Amino acid sequence: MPGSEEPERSGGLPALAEAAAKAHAALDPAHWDFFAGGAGEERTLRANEDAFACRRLVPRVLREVGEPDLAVDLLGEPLSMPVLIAPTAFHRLAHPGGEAATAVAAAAAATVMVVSMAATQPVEEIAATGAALWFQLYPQPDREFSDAVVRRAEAAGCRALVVTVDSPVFGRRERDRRNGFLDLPPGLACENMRDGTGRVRDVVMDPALGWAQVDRLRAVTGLPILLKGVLHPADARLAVEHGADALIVSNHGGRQLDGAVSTLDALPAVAAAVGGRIPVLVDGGIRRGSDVAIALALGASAVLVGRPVVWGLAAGGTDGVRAVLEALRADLRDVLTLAGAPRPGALTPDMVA
Ligand SMILES: Cc1cc2nc3c(=O)[nH]c(=O)nc-3n(C[C@H](O)[C@H](O)[C@H](O)COP(=O)(O)O)c2cc1C
Ligand SMILES: O=C(O)C(=O)c1ccccc1
Repeated sequence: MPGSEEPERSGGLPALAEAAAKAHAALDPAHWDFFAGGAGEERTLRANEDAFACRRLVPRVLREVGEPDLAVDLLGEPLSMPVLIAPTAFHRLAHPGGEAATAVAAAAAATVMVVSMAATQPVEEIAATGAALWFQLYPQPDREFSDAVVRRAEAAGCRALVVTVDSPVFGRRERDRRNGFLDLPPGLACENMRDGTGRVRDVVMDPALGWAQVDRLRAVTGLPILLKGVLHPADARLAVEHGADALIVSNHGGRQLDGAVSTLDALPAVAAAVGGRIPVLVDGGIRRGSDVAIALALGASAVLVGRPVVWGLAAGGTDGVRAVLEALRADLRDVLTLAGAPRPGALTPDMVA
């Protein structure tokens, strides 16, 4: 029974709920399930959104906010707002425009798109849109091939490397198992996994991955390195010690370890462990401006959104992604105004109950 009746929990802001409903109607039910689903019984997937719904902002008053300025600088990147596009696989499965269509929307919104290693277009084509791109890497057990992918992304103009560290194996996606969804349909491929012979390699998860590989990557690339998928404060400390340039508190949108802590619940301890030495980002379940504001108040420098962007893409290509990003921006602007925060940096932990 692929594809649930309702686009479950993809709501939040009306524009996001609308995109999700359109995506649900447009997508093959098995593909909807691939994008929407999580691991196991999806406890962590649900926990991400629930954690935001359980927090309340404590606004400040009479702060002469005027029009808040949403812009932030992150790793040398000027962003028009503290909301980035999380790396998600297989954009051509959502829309024929694929990753390039998403990138055009990112450029229009003046934010960063993190390109998934499992993208269905060559990174050079995505970069040709002019968008500010970061590249997401699953370090491959074939280190030479893995390094070649990094160099290719760097040569294409990607400005940071996002190393995903929460995936020693692929999560158990029960919807995909039920639906028999295993691979991309003919005609679609992970275009950045082609080797010298033109053969497309599989994206392999590496259970032997360790800190030594993070150290190695430092020598492979001069790009800033972000570690994506940190939840434990001890790992946050190690990440700083190993020279990470930023962290992304993430549980992969509930697609890896079901039962893992929600990202919002993990954020304060990670932020405390990092102690301001490097930026901390967070993703998972962010669906409206107040979610963004709560994450920033509890220590994040910026957030990333995954599924809402995929719904926008499936619903309307570039315009659909733009609508999602602009709805988040407008909502965040209202929330900052009402909370008495002239800038993202003015949100502090005492403003969350
Ligand atoms: C369909 C889908 C594909 C994803 N593919 C990747 C990926 O290739 N690499 C990666 O690091 N994370 C991947 N993620 C995780 C996202 O980067 C992000 O952590 C997560 O989606 C954030 O949660 P949200 O969807 O609730 O916003 C994927 C998530 C989804 C939903
Ligand atoms: O990372 C993911 O969540 C994901 O769905 C994926 C799919 C194919 C290849 C790599 C990752």
